[in-house]
Amino acid sequence: MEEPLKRYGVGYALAPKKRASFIQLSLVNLAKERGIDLIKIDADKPLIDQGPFDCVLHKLYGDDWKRQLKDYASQNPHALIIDSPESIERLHNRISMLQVVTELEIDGQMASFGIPKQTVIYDAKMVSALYLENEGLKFPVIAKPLVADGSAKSHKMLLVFNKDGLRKLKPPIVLQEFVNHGAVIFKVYVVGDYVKCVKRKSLPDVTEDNLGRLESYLSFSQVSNLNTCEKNDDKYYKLMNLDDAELPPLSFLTDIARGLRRATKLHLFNFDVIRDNRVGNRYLVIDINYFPGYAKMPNYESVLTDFFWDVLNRNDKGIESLTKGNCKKEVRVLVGNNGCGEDEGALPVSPIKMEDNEDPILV
Ligand SMILES: O=P(O)(O)O[C@@H]1[C@@H](OP(=O)(O)O)[C@H](OP(=O)(O)O)[C@H](O)[C@H](OP(=O)(O)O)[C@H]1OP(=O)(O)O
Ligand SMILES: Nc1ncnc2c1ncn2[C@@H]1O[C@H](COP(=O)(O)OP(=O)(O)O)[C@@H](O)[C@H]1O
Ligand SMILES: [Mg+2]
Ligand SMILES: [Mg+2]
Repeated sequence: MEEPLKRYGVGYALAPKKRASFIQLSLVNLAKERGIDLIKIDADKPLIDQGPFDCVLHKLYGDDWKRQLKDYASQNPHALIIDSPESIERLHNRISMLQVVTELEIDGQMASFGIPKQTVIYDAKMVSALYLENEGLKFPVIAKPLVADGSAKSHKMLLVFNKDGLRKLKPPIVLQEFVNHGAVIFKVYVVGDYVKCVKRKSLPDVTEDNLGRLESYLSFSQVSNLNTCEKNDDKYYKLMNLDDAELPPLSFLTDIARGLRRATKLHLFNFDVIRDNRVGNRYLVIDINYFPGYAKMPNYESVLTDFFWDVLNRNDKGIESLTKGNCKKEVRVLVGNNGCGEDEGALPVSPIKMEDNEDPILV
């Protein structure tokens, strides 16, 4: 008699919008064929009363959810939690998010990488052109909310051209140098060991010439996120002049992705990269997002199904590279001298709460 195929249950706890984009029938069916059942977790009911799951996938926020995950993990020590809330939290602060990039040590690269110059301002009194100068920043700068918690306001940004534009800023904010990059951004999707880079439209370059003529600031939000239909259309690339932009070398991006995976202990994320126009072959990481819009990635169904299969089967064989219920065995982190060692993966992240109706960065 044929051995019955072992089945696995993967619970997913996602906001309705995320559920609609990620949990497509094509993914559910493909996973099912491989013995993996994707099961909705009802966020209105206690997690502990649901399942049991071999794996919990999640992108929800808040202390209550964190507590529920912790309780679930301690009562289900064999369940994989992808990913640990502490690791995800590092990405909720735009300083700790990019700090990890500066700590990566990657040997023998054909290109260099880093992050744009940036500073964080907590106090409105500190916002001045002089302060920027002292921090080594020149106009134009981008003001980003310090908090990157997935809310609409955490994506609301200002491109500030001169000191008049600074008056508009409301801390806590990150001020980051705007780097000309030919209006193309590279989005590098990471799913475990899998790495895929796609091109997207970004902000246009700012020249010295037009700097004097521009308004004092420009507000924008999620420039690279046009609607999906437009993106899937071949014409999109032509329309946006993306055709000509050369992708960064994949092996280079893969090394960065692997370094970030180890340092953050995350399995599901993407990072935004721009090519610095001022320097040949220099790339800057400007953003890292937890559990991004994978459905926009070509063949996302098979990439994600392979990933589930891999982690579930690795788990079965007892190789614990993921955060599991009670037992933690982590991969050694390759970092510089700035902390983030084997056990204390998370950098200090001070959660800053904003009221819902507040504008994040405009006075
Ligand atoms: O909604 P989507 O599919 O555009 O995905 C968003 C991502 O777009 P991308 O895959 O990078 O094109 C988006 O990335 P960007 O902000 O465009 O860099 C974020 O990851 C966003 O999540 P959050 O609001 O930061 O929690 C993602 O939003 P959620 O789907 O997680 O809410
Ligand atoms: N330092 C920078 N220089 C040039 N453009 C930038 C820089 N930082 C961000 N951008 C542009 O602003 C967009 C949004 O910034 P990002 O940090 O990715 O925020 P979000 O989390 O909302 O995606 C980027 O996709 C890119 O087009
Ligand atoms: Mg981004
Ligand atoms: Mg982001």
